[in-house]
Amino acid sequence: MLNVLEPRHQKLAGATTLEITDITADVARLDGFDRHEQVWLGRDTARGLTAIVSIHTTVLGPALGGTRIWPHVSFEAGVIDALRLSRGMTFKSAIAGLPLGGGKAVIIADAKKDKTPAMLEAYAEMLNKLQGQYITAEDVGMTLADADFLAERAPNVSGTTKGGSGNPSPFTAQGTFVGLKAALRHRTGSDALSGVRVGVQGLGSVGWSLCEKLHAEGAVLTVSDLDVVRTARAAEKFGATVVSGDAILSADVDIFAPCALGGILSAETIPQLKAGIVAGAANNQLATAEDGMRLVERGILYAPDYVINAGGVINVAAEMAEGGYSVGAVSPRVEKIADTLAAIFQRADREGRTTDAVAETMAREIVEAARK
Ligand SMILES: NC(=O)c1ccc[n+]([C@@H]2O[C@H](COP(=O)([O-])OP(=O)(O)OC[C@H]3O[C@@H](n4cnc5c(N)ncnc54)[C@H](O)[C@@H]3O)[C@@H](O)[C@H]2O)c1
Repeated sequence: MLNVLEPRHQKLAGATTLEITDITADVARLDGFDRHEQVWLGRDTARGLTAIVSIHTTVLGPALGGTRIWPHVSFEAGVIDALRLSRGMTFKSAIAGLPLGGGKAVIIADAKKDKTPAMLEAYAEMLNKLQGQYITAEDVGMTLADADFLAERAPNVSGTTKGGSGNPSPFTAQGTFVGLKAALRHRTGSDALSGVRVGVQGLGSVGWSLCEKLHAEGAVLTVSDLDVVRTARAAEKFGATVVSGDAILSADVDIFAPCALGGILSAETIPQLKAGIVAGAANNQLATAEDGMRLVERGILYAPDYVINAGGVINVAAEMAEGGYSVGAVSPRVEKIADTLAAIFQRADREGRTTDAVAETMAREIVEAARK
C-alpha cells in the first residue's frame, strides 16, 4: 500500500484550508505512471476535498480532461485512476487530431453523499491556483450544473451550459454510431445496418441516443440496463429485446456496444461473447491489456474505446476554436472518427497487432512528432 504518499496525506488531514502539493515524484513508482508531467494533490479537510489533478502531457496543447468524483477505496487507488485516465486523455485527443494534451482530475468522494457546494468551492480554488495548466470538464459524478458552478469561480472549465459546449453525449453517440458502422464495413464490406443485430449495454445519455440512430437505420436491438423504465421504453420505441444483467454479453448479436461500465471485456466475459464486433462508448472497456489479444483470438474486431468515444472531447475542444464555440463545426469532425478507425483496423491487420495496441502506437507517434 501507500508508503510514500500516506504520511503526506495524513499530515494534510488536519488542514482546514486548501493545501496544494506537487506529488509527481511520489507517484512515479505507481502503476499507471507514464512520465506524467505533473501530479497535484489538493486537500481541504474542512470543506471535504481530496482531489488529484494529473497532467500527463501538454505537448499538443493544454491538458484537458474531466473531473471524476468517485469513492475510491484508497488514496492510492484514486491516484492510479487519475494517472491512467489522464494518459488516456492524451491518447484520445492526439488520435482525434485535437490541439490538446491529456489531463484528468479525481476527487475522492461519494458524489451522492459528499458533494457539497463547499467542496466544489475548495476545488474551484484549487483550479485557480493551478493557473490554467489544466482544463476540466464533466465526468462520472460531476454534472453540467456542477461545471457551471465551477465556471463561476474558476477559469478553464469547459462543457458548461453558459456559453460553453454543453452536453457532450449527443456527439459521443454520433461518433460511436459512425465508428460502429466503420467496424461493420471493415468486417463485412458494407455498413448497411438493416437487419444487423446489435446488443447495447446501458441506455443512458449515450446508449439511448445510439439506439435511436441504430433503430432509424433498421438495426435489430437487444438491450440491457439496470433501470427497468429505460428498458421498457426501449422495447416500446425500438422493438428491442430486453435482457437482464450479464445476459447481454452472451446475446445472439452481430455487434456488442458497451455503453455502461468500464472493464467489461475480461478473461471471464470475452469467452461469452457471440458478437464478431465490439464497438461502444464505455470508457476503459478492456479490463487488462491482455484482453485486446483475447478478443483477437476469438476473431472479434474491437473498436478502441477512446477512439470511438471521442465525440464528446471533440465537442469540448470546439470551445477553444478561434471565434468561440460553434455547434456546426463539431459534427464533421466527429464523423472523421470513422476514417480514423478504418486506418487503425487496416494497420492492425497489416502488422498483426491488436487494434488497441495500434491505436496507442498511433497516438504516441503523434505526440512524439510534436515533441520533436
Ligand atoms: N457522455 C459522454 O459524452 C461520454 C463520453 C465518453 C465516454 N463515455 C462513457 O460512455 C458510457 C456511458 O456514458 P453515459 O453518459 O451514457 O452514462 P449514463 O450514466 O447516462 O448511462 C449509463 C447507463 O448504464 C446503465 N448501467 C449501469 N450499470 C449497468 C449494467 N451493469 N448493465 C446494464 N446497464 C448498466 C445505467 O443504469 C445508465 O442507464 C460511460 O462508460 C462513459 O464513461 C461517455
